[in-house]
Amino acid sequence: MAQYARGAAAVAVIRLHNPPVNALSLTVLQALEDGLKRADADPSVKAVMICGENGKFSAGADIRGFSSPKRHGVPLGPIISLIERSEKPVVAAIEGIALGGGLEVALGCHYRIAHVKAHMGFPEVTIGLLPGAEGTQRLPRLIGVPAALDIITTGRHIPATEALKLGLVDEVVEENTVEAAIRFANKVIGQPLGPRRLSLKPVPKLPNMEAFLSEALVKVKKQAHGCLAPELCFQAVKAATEQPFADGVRKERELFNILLTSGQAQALQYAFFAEREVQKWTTPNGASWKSTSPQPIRKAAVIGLGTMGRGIVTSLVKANIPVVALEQNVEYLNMGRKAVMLLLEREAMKMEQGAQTLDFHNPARLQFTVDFDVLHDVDLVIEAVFENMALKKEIFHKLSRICKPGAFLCTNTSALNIDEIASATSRPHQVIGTHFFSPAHVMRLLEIIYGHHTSPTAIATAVQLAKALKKVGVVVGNCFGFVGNRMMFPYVQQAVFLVEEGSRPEAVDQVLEDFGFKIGPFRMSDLAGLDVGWRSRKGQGLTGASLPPGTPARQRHGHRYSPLPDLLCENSRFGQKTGKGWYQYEKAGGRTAKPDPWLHNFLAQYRDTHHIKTRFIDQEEILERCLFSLINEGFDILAEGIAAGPEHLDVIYINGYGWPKHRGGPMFYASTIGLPRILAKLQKYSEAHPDVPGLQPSAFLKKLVAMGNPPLKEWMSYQSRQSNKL
Ligand SMILES: CC(C)(COP(=O)(O)OP(=O)(O)OC[C@H]1O[C@@H](n2cnc3c(N)ncnc32)[C@H](O)[C@@H]1OP(=O)(O)O)[C@@H](O)C(=O)NCCC(=O)NCCSC(=O)C[C@@H](O)CCCCCCCCCCCCC(=O)O
Repeated sequence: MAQYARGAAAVAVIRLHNPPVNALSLTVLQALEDGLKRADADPSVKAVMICGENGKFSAGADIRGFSSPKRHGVPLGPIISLIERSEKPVVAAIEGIALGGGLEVALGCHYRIAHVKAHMGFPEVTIGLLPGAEGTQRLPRLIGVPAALDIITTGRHIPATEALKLGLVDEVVEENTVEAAIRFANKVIGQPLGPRRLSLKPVPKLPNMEAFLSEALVKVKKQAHGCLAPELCFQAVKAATEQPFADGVRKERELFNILLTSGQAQALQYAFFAEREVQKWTTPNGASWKSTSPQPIRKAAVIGLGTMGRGIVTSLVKANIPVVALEQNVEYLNMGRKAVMLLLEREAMKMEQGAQTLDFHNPARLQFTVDFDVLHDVDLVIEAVFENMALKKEIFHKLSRICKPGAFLCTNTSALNIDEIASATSRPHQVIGTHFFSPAHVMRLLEIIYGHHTSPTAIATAVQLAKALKKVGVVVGNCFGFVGNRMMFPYVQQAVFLVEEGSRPEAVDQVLEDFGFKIGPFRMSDLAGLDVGWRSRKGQGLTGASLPPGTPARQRHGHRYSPLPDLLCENSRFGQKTGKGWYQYEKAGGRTAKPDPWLHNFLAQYRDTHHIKTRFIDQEEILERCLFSLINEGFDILAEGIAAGPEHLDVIYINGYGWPKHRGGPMFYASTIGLPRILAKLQKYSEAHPDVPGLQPSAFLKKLVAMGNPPLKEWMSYQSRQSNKL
């Protein structure tokens, strides 16, 4: 709702009220309209002030309403016109946030006063929409086309200070914004309102508007990666430059409806809520966010200053958590220190542009050491050394002796068994996996892995840490590869098998990049380094010296195996770092992947040696074998209770593995394709490749199909508790 009251003197106050973020539901909109009409009809009211309850203006339209059948004909645009047409000055008092429809309401007002800590923006593009209540037509009239295009096509939130510079708000205050806005409203009573009505203003001209717009379109398309909304946002703003306000509004509505009914908007809105849903973690034994409080982290330590450790230290410093960074010897420590300082300097520069500072030269905030004893008073340690079980166990044994009793011990591992690491300590309940993604100061995902003995408090603390680091923490159970990498194995395996059978790395990558992945599996392997997987396979006895003599080249444990990645490593082709991998690069460390005739020749010889008849593989087969095997593994993970729901898998894939967000994550994608179709295709491919377990349909997938292909929200109600291994 919206509460109507009388402020000081002649000002009517309309307060938007819909906790927690004052989303504009139908009820709120109706109350807003009623408040405006009441103020208009009352001759003693000379001005109106609109604000939001609880220090927040509004987060915009109620996103849940977009999937409601009542969504059409919701009169937000007309209500904003009503505000603008008012003969009494209307002032917006912006505290906290004014986003989407919330900002559109503020743009309908004649004046905008913002608190210095407020943020504004049009995030509609991030949920597959565009500002659909005349925002694409008013904003360029107020702040010009370049700034409006930037804000509308990126969805970025801008701070009040930037909004003031752009002319988006009239005043920024540090005091009580509502009181300031009422004082302001009293001052402007009687002043002409014509120049304050944005719909009447012309869009500021640019000397080279046409050239500017065509360049902007190229940029927008490049950054969209197949997502529709940015380009349609662009089209709506372009309409403002070409047509009168009313026609521009009509165009905006037409484009809004295209987006609203596109599957992409549904996928992106699903992703928005999925990200919030996973914060409400639960475990199969009944522990949950509701009943568990996190412990405060006043000081942390990071062990190992390789690529991951450096990023983790940077993240902690940025989150204002004092850190001790530890290396095994002075030489490695100095190398690590130099690299961390470089990262922090770059981050400080970026933050300065947003008028923020980063304090990292103070030893109380960041200390480097080779002495484990320095860790005696930290609240949490993140070990980020090499993926080697013996080494990790040795470190955890040491930490268990040195760290204070309440300290949490986290391991940054992408696959290793948390329980085995915990067994090296006297406090397994305080041991937890924190799988960061590289670069750790940039990537949003943190996979949080609880072991058999991990306490709910340790989980809650790790989730809280993720939040402090501005990451999305997803709580999952302990199994080889956890969720993300476990689903990745069959995907990458299929990619390699397809190349064995006749495809090429560049063909496979192209299909997956066209689907929307930022980077295909072969480019990704080259970037990560082929030696990483090689070392892991050697450790598992799949290749190298520990492989029993007489093992068939293309078979392991009775299943199909491709030695191709091992052979590339034996030829010193480790990917970008050596200038050669699945592609060739301009030099060692180069980044431009080019198809490599050497590799094509090598593949032809390999197929000859192993009597593989090269066949043409079409795009459909490439896409389906890679994606459906990944999704299939996802169903096994759900059946085993390793993740609490499909949303968890989707959030992991969107934030850690470059899955295109506008397709909603792999499990959401599966629900849009239809489970019967996925099952049928997996059956077809597994018949053709009976020695590939990843293609054999998951029992849980089969069960869901047998239950009539229920909607994703209901899947977990069909998971039988017996299959839960935790
Ligand atoms: C606002 C945030 C920055 C806050 O972040 P924070 O980290 O503090 O908190 P959370 O993200 O955890 O959010 C808390 C809580 O609030 C829920 N929530 C947040 N925003 C919305 C929202 N806009 N609608 C519904 N619910 C919202 C969130 O889910 C959390 O709850 P939960 O239970 O899940 O824990 C951050 O939340 C954020 O960025 N929000 C999204 C902001 C956004 O994208 N805004 C744009 C919305 S689209 C829009 O405004 C379109 C307009 O251009 C106009 C379109 C014209 C058509 C008008 C149609 C009106 C439709 C009304 C239909 C109503 C039907 C009915 O009433 O029956």
